Amino acid sequence: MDSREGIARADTARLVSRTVRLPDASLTGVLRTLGRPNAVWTAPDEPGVVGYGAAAQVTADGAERFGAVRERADDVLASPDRPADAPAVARPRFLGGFAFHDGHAGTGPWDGFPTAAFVLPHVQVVTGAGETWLTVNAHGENASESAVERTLRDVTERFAPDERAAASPPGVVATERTTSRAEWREQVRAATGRIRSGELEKVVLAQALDVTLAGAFSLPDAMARLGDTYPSCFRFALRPTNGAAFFGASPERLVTRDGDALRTGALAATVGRGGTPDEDQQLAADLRSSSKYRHEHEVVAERIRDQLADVATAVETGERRVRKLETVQHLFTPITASSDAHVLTLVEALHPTPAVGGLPPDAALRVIRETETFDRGWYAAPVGWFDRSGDGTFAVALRSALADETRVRPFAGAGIVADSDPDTEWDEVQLKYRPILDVFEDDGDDGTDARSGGGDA
Ligand SMILES: C=C(O[C@@H]1C=C(C(=O)O)C=C[C@H]1O)C(=O)O
Repeated sequence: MDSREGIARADTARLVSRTVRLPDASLTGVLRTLGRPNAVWTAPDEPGVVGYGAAAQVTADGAERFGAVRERADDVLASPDRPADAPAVARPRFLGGFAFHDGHAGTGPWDGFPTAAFVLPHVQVVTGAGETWLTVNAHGENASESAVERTLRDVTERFAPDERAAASPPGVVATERTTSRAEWREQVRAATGRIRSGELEKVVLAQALDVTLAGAFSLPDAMARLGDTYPSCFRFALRPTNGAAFFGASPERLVTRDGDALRTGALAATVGRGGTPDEDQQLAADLRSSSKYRHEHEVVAERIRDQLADVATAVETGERRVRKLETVQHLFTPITASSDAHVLTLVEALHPTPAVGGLPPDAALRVIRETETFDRGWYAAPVGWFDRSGDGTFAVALRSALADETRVRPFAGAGIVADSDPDTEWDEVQLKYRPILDVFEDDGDDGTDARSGGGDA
């Protein structure tokens, strides 16, 4: 794929955007009606956005990928031909994501996922708060108003929202680990040794599973189930090249910029959920009071404040609290600030936070590269959207997986500090696979040990 295609002609290319209101539909209703999308995004406090095809696509490589995406996207968005009274919620948006590492190869399971890839959808549907809007975008020398209006009419005509509930999960026939329990113990022991020797303070190590489904992967069903169980999470699905989908329900906001208001936060330190309310409270109390968890969390909050120093002002730290999700609870500290920087500049300043990398960052990235035996690809990296004014939201792509036909590869990791215990961290990782595995497993036993954390691969 040529990353500059359609963009090199920016001087003469124009962006034409037209919007109409559609009958109201849920995000799943839109997906069922219009078919397999290239991009889906929704957040607890934002409308859902679904994108089909590409009016423009930008890709970029290496450490400069954040600035390169911004520059190329700015060229596309520079002077849209768009009616002044079109609703703001339906404005053209680029959706996409980045690879975790600068030197991402985009091979093996990550074939079709460049180091950075964003799409300005040809057909963009936005839904939320009882309103559904269709925007059709076209970009290029030949972008024509009449072609855009024709597509607008075509999509409107075939838009009959299908609001059926999700089908029952396809079931799982086999699960294979990238990292056995014995290898994990070895990896965590080596990491804690390096931490104790002073080489670094914290590193987040991860693993992946190779899951074979009994039936075909359905993106609408997966998004519907994640929406039911994780309404407070950032739910996304990205298919940059029409092949595999990278999707998930992440609890972690990397950053939102809305006008000059910036929102981020530290989400780190994890325990499971209790089987009874008392047990659950006890686990939350341990999370709050343990010095190990507090240290693991505070290094993240402190580093995020440092990372913001050059790009934001009025940085304020809210009260630390426990964030409860279906299978885990985390320590969370909200952080707000003011900034007029483009959201991609903020993403560049913040990625990776020590919630997914470690401290110091360079040493942590080195340890990750030397230790992990699978390719992180886009896992734990920024995914989200931005618009012409540089507003946008990015999540950290956690509780996520690659899916293609009947194969799914979920990823999960855990923060390792000096006194981390390999078996406790193993159990934590198994709990973090649950959001994805629960989408596919039958209610009965699937034969994996992911919930209990017991057993070896
Ligand atoms: C690395 C993951 O989660 C991150 C690590 C956490 C931890 O170490 O406690 C908690 C939340 C996330 O910041 C993951 O979900 O894969």
